[in-house]
Amino acid sequence: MKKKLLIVEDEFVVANDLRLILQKVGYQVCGMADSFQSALDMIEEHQPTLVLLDIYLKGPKTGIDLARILHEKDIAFVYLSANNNQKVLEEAKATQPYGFLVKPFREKDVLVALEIAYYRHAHSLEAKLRKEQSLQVELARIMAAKLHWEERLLQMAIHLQQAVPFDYIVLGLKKAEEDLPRAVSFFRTGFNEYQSIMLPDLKNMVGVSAEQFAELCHHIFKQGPTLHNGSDFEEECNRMPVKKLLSKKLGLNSNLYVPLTMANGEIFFFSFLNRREDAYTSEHLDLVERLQATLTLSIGRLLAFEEIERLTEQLKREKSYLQEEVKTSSNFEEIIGSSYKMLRVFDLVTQVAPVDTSVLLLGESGTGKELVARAIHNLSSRKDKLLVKMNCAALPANLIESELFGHEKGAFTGAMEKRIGKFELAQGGTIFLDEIGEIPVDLQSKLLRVLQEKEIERIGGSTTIKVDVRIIAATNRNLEEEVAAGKFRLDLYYRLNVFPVTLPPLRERKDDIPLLANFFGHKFSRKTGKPFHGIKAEAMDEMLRYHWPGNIREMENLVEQAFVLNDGRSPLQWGRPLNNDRVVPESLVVEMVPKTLNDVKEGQLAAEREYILSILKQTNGRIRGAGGAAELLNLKPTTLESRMEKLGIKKMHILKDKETGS
Ligand SMILES: Nc1ncnc2c1ncn2[C@@H]1O[C@H](COP(=O)(O)OP(=O)(O)OP(=O)(O)O)[C@@H](O)[C@H]1O
Repeated sequence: MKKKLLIVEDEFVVANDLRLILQKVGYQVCGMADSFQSALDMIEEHQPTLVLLDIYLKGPKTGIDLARILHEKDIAFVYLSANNNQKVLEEAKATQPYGFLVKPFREKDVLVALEIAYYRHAHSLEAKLRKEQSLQVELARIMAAKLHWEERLLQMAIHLQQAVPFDYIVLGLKKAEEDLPRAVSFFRTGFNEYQSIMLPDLKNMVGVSAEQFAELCHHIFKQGPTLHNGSDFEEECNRMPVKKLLSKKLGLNSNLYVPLTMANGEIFFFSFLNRREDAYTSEHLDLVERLQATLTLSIGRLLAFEEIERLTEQLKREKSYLQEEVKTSSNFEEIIGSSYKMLRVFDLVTQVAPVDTSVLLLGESGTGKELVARAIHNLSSRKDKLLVKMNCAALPANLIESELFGHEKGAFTGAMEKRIGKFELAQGGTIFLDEIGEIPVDLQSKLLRVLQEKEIERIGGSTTIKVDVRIIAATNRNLEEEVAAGKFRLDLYYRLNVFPVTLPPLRERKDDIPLLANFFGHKFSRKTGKPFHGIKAEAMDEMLRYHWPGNIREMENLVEQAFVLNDGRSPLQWGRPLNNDRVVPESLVVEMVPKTLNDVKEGQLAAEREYILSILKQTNGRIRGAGGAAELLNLKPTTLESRMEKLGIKKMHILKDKETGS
């Protein structure tokens, strides 16, 4: 195929002379232009492979102006000039021509210069291509390597430096549902030396709030690729004050931003910034865009692996959680009760279950709050996702926080591995915050924020995670009293108390006692295979007279003990009398009908303390196990312990009181 040439020369005689020389040896001359504009038009129309270019042309623009465009378009060009002005020659040289012919020239010189120009052009193209290919291979290798996200981005930046020079680079991934990108930035401090600046540090450095920073990101991510040099860059900064602050701080004067859209719609972006005012050209932009195919493929694969790892981790956690939960799982049919008070509870539960409202379950210990929480979850559209339980009384404050929100590796001493919290585990499902009244005050504000913003931050993490979780909270305390005593935040109380459901104590629904007792008898029989022959009439009467301070949990325990001791041929009877004298005084049984703040009973706490101390003395301070104080009081040991802490009861008290015989 003939090589296509364009001659750009304002003197017709010279141009025509050249045309004849070239055509004679077989070149195809696609045109002769005498001005910048006509040359541009012909280039557009004929796409020549080489241009012979005079410096001075008709019109205001010169051949040097045209050379800059040819350079960007990757078209080889050779200057033709009679000019020997040093300044002009310097300027021409800066455009990186493929040759120089000084007028008047001989035919032989023209042909040799063209041969050399073609050879150099082909060679430089090949070199460029090879460089680009090796960059692509390197980037793919980095993406496939087992590296931390930050290290991976640093390696990418180091390799990109050769192709797109920068003093500062921000690169990372932006997911649609997250405000802030998963990005890292690197500041060049020496040859192959970079200081990484994470997003939180960046916020500190430029002194802008997280919201302002998110706003800047939001603005930038709406843009397509952009290239700003010098005054253009300044103007851009004037439009974005945060960018201006950052650029001033680091002395930056030009910017190339390229977003690459992944197959799933996420955006992988590069923002190269340079101290030089004219660092970036459209060639850089094209190069980064050409990397798209390689990058989208390898980043897509990397993200898929990460997602698989995350899901595997989640599955592992769910599996062990579910294994634990199997023992306690239940559905609506297992809630026994036909008393009007329980029917009222069922009505409320059926009403609230399908809507996503937060529910606050109130009621004495052992009245079935957890069972009802499960029923609400099972009757809701979230039933196929997890119901995750968190007992807020069972752990110290610092552990509750990490249990709820999770932590990053190294977030605190002992945080050896990253761990997701219960809120994340319950994603799409329900979280049951049992004994919410025990949650420490400083954590209450964090919890409130999560309920309001519907997003969490892992301890030691820098990004927020959106959570879609329904909240069911429960307490056997009077939260209004806690609010009055300054132990529970009023705003959190209002947030949780959207739909309160109060579970009646067993003594207020005596009609349900025979039903429940027989239900438990059959349940243990099914579990063990041992026959159940009902309950002795006297035993049943005793149950009906009994005050049931520990409610249904107490009844379940009682029936279980009797069932174990039973010979399997006769009805059940109790091993010990159900003694109302030993019943917890009214003061310990927290009144669950919501009270006004004025109703707080002064002497209640003192009486409760007195009573717990007397039981502890009986058990020699032993809380757990058979015959321990928790069993006698029909409380969970953890609940009793936290109650003791609240009431200021320590082991020493118990022993001292015993020694003095008081
Ligand atoms: N209506 C009911 N029908 C059948 N079993 C019940 C009923 N209510 C409670 N139970 C059983 O009683 C025991 C205690 O119930 P649950 O743990 O739900 O009470 P709770 O109010 O959450 O107690 P706490 O406040 O101490 O956590 C559980 O084993 C539960 O299965």
